[in-house]
Amino acid sequence: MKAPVRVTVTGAAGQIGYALLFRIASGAMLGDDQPVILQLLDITPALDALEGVRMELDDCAFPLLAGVVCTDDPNVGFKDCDYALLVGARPRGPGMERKDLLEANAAIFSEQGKALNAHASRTVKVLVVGNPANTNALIAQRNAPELDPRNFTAMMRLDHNRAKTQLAQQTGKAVTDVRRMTVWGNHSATQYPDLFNTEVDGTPAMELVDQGWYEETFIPTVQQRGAAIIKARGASSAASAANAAIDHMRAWALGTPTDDWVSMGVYSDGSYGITEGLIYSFPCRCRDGQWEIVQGLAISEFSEGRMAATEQELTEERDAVKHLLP
Ligand SMILES: NC(=O)c1ccc[n+]([C@@H]2O[C@H](COP(=O)([O-])OP(=O)(O)OC[C@H]3O[C@@H](n4cnc5c(N)ncnc54)[C@H](O)[C@@H]3O)[C@@H](O)[C@H]2O)c1
Ligand SMILES: O=C(O)C[C@H](O)C(=O)O
Repeated sequence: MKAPVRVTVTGAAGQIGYALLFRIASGAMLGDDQPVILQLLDITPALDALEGVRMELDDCAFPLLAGVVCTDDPNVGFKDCDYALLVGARPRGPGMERKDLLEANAAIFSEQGKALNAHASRTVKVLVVGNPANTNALIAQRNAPELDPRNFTAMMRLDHNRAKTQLAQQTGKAVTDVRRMTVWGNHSATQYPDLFNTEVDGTPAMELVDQGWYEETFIPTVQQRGAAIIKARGASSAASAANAAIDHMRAWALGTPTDDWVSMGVYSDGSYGITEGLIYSFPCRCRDGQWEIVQGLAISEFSEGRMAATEQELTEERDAVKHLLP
């Protein structure tokens, strides 16, 4: 049996937390042979609810669950953690854009960046889910100067999975037939789901769909899916977000298939001309616990404009929080 790893989840008493913790404890994230210690962080008024979640975790008798810590202190929550899922943050309501949450949520990520810097494992893998995820990941990363910037990622996997299903349904194929999907940029309405390098059952996706459907239906549906769920459910996506967090961490820790890639918000090294240092979503392959940006993809003029627009939005978000970026 492997030694247990420490997995910190913030906002653990919230909606996503409730859909996430049981799957992590069951082995869905890190594999059936990897015991985990859950370190659950929430704010003080949520500690009673969090205790209820701990009781339910106990009641599952998960063979892989080697311990549960509940706390409202980030210095305890991030102690020696190997994986950190930063979920705790306010969700948006109807009529809001995710960047409208910056003011309410940004301070959380500067405090947690500092706590990660001080207490986490030096190889910690951080996934930011709380919105606006990319810029919150940037804030956490910049407040953790002793950690490698590559340790900080933002969740684009929900957008990636949404795009795969929309394309599979349109082409009458299975989601498993869809390969090489890319969603570029920001987890926001400017994100750019790019089908020019995608294949369905080995055929280029753009040979199977027409440009009108691509531009007028596919792209806006994927970009606006979060808002559509808020409108329908009266609350933001939770189970699908938790599922995407599991998928993101599993791919990062255990690898991606050799003939495929995933979309991850990662520290830009200037690939594809994107400003260095932004947390921007790129197509990534993972191996041995490391991600690499897939290089050399053809970028059409159409794609270039869309990629630049979402980059511009991330630059503006970065500038709006510059007081939190040491
Ligand atoms: N990136 C994505 O694809 C994606 C998808 C869905 C939701 N989200 C975002 O995830 C976040 C959480 O969503 P939810 O539905 O679980 O919300 P929720 O309100 O149900 O839960 C949030 C939890 O975070 C806790 N919290 C608040 N401040 C905290 C802090 N400083 N430290 C620790 N915990 C704190 C709250 O007490 C609450 O328990 C929101 O910002 C939402 O917009 C992102
Ligand atoms: O849309 C939201 O605010 C929640 C989440 O980011 C989503 O994409 O479902």
